[in-house]
Amino acid sequence: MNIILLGYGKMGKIIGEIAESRGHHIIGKINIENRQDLDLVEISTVDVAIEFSSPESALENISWAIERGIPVVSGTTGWLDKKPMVEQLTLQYNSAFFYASNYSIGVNVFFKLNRFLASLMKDQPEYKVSMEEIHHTEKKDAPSGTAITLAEGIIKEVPRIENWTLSGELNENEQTLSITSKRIDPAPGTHIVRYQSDIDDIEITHTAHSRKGFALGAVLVAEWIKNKKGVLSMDEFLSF
Ligand SMILES: NC(=O)C1=CN([C@@H]2O[C@H](COP(=O)(O)OP(=O)(O)OC[C@H]3O[C@@H](n4cnc5c(N)ncnc54)[C@H](OP(=O)(O)O)[C@@H]3O)[C@@H](O)[C@H]2O)C=CC1
Ligand SMILES: O=C(O)C1=N[C@H](C(=O)O)C[C@H](O)C1
Repeated sequence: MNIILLGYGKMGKIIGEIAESRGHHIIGKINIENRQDLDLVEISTVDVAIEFSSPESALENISWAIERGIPVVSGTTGWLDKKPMVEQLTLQYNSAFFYASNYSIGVNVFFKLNRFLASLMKDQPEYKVSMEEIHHTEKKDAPSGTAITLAEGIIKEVPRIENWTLSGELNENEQTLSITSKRIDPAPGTHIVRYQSDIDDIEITHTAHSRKGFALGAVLVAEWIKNKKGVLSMDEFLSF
């Protein structure tokens, strides 16, 4: 399979290595300084674009691929207010777009565990719910996309929690789940969900030991999406 990498930073490099080790060809490694190379790409030779760039450039990169009918696997976080535009574009161009805030299989198990725990805690109002995420200091967005997905899962299950906020912001109250973001090198990504009461605490934690799990997940999705159309997610990809 021929893959173009839109964003060739920490994630793009590991994705490229894993893709090549699985027999794929990387036909483009696009960063800010060589973005003009996109004009030279022979579109018909590209099977999939994998996009891990920046919150500011995600929309432009993803749109470039979708408008050319190239299926896109996107992992960039911090731009999701614009995702409805991309979904509309995908349908308009009869293309394929896959988004996940986290491609690690372990985190996707953790997402399910989080929903299940939240469903058990929905009638236990004595527990205050909060979250902590820890990432490396180069991370541009806070809270992490993964933390937002976890928070959305809790909000769906627990009626007394109506929204989330970054710790320290003004609107903290009983209905608000507070997320603390810490930036400590070299943390690839740790997420802790806490339920705390006067009597006891319950915590679940996912700790990534490296970026390998995120990258492998993105390559597996790229292999899966090759001949698909539409707006797709982990719900369609995973069998659990
Ligand atoms: N969903 C998931 O599983 C995961 C998501 N992520 C997310 O992926 C994104 C990238 O992470 P990471 O690789 O660590 O970040 P890096 O900063 O290491 O890499 C980002 C790369 O994108 C490039 N870039 C920036 N703007 C453009 C542009 N306009 N066109 C093309 N390339 C551009 C940068 O280029 P240059 O070097 O020239 O500045 C840089 O090489 C982040 O949003 C992060 O949160 C990360 C891990 C897992
Ligand atoms: O920027 C990162 O590094 C990561 N970003 C994603 C996020 O925001 O959740 C996924 C992972 O936690 C690493």
